[in-house]
Amino acid sequence: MTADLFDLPQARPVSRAPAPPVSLAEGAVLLPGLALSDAPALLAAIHAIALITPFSRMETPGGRLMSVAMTACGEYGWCSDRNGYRYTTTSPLTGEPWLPIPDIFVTVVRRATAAAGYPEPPLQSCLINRYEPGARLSLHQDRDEDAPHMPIVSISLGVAAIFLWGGLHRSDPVRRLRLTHGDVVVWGGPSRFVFHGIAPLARSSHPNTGDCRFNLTFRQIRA
Ligand SMILES: O=C(O)CCC(=O)C(=O)O
Ligand SMILES: [Fe+2]
Repeated sequence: MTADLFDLPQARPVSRAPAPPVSLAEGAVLLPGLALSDAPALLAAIHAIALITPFSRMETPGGRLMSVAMTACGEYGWCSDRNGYRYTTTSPLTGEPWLPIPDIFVTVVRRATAAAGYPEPPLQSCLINRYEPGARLSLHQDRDEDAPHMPIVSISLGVAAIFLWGGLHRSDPVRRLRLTHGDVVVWGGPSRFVFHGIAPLARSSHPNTGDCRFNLTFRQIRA
């Protein structure tokens, strides 16, 4: 059973010693705990968005139901159905434009982009992923965007997950990195099209999210 965010105790900041950045490859860095102090506000904003633009499990072009539930905010939201993957300016569920990206998201994305050494934050689209136990994202490249010069910023919240970090070819060796509450990964430049994914989420519990993991990914869609 997945607890609703409503049922959980008010999220409180969790203290953890800041850890130094971990370089993953040229242009890619893990920033441990960079979003930790803002995690309660990020989760509250996710909850507020989901009340208006609910999470849904979308169909792949091949007709399978994705295990990850998604919603979005920003100018563009990512969608998948029988016709393929694409970005839309309205939610297919509500027919309404996606909600604007909340200020607290913008603050954290700016901090992350600067810490990773990129001049500009990607802020046209925020995909919001919700993983329940067993949910996964198989190895893929993010290539539905028309702004290859802009990095991707990814924020992890709640239950820890194993991030699969490969190379530019699907057959390249894959590293397994543990992403915990408040961790941020930025990848761009020569790493923009690195294959990555999330291993099936282990059954576990986090004080602020129950048995779920949330992930925010920020992207520029049009050059
Ligand atoms: O959940 C994550 O950490 C990765 C998400 C991702 O790769 C994607 O949404 O394209
Ligand atoms: Fe991705």
